Amino acid sequence: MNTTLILELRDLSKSFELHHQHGARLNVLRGLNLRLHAGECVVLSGASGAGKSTLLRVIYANYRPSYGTVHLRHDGRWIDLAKASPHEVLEVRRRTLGYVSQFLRVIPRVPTLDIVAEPLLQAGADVHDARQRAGGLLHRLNVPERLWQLPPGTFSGGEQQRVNIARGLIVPRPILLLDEPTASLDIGNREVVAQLLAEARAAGSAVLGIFHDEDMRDRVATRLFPMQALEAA
Ligand SMILES: Nc1ncnc2c1ncn2[C@@H]1O[C@H](COP(=O)(O)OP(=O)(O)OP(=O)(O)O)[C@@H](O)[C@H]1O
Repeated sequence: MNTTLILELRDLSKSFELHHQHGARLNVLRGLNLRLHAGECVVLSGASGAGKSTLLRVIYANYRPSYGTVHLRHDGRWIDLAKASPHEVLEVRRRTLGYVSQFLRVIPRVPTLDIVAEPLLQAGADVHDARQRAGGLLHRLNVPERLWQLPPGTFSGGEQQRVNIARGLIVPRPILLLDEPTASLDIGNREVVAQLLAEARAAGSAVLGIFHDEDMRDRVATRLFPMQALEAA
């Protein structure tokens, strides 16, 4: 395995202030350390409420950590996302850090093919190449071609999830965060996703994800990272 360090979390803590409970604080992450290398797939494990999704959101800079650092390698230099400006965060997301959640954020009236192609266009590809790659991914994920020109608002949960995965994987990024991207998929499509992740890893990406399905977890994980819920402060 490639041993290039690509993401390093040090002494990371996150608590939420509960405004409806007189400002009480809920500690979700405390003193967490994690190193992620190119080519590995680390799966977060632990009971519901252990803070797995919160951790991914802190790394993706949706939440600012209460303490600690989120260093990642971007364009050959190290950046601490905990301190990065909004502009730097957007740059990092565009080329270095991908995030696939369970749900597709549907953009009204935009056809599926363009929704999937959009991140590649933003990364500088031309329209023809971006649409071709989008079609290739949709095809592999068994989204029928008759749906490609329709907006995905009326698609089934599993179809929307496959569109979301195609959109999330179309730009080859060094770090991929996955929050249960396969929750509504059947076995055949889970296997396609497992293969796509293996290809991304072989090309040097590092994957950090949540997979509740044990078979999927065993299929994709190179290592588990166990997490435990903390008591409320
Ligand atoms: N924005 C927020 N404000 C307040 N509390 C939050 C917020 N986000 C998450 N929490 C709390 O943090 C704790 C951890 O939630 P999180 O979703 O990270 O857990 P999880 O391990 O991903 O759970 P699951 O496996 O059920 O998805 C929960 O108690 C949740 O209520």
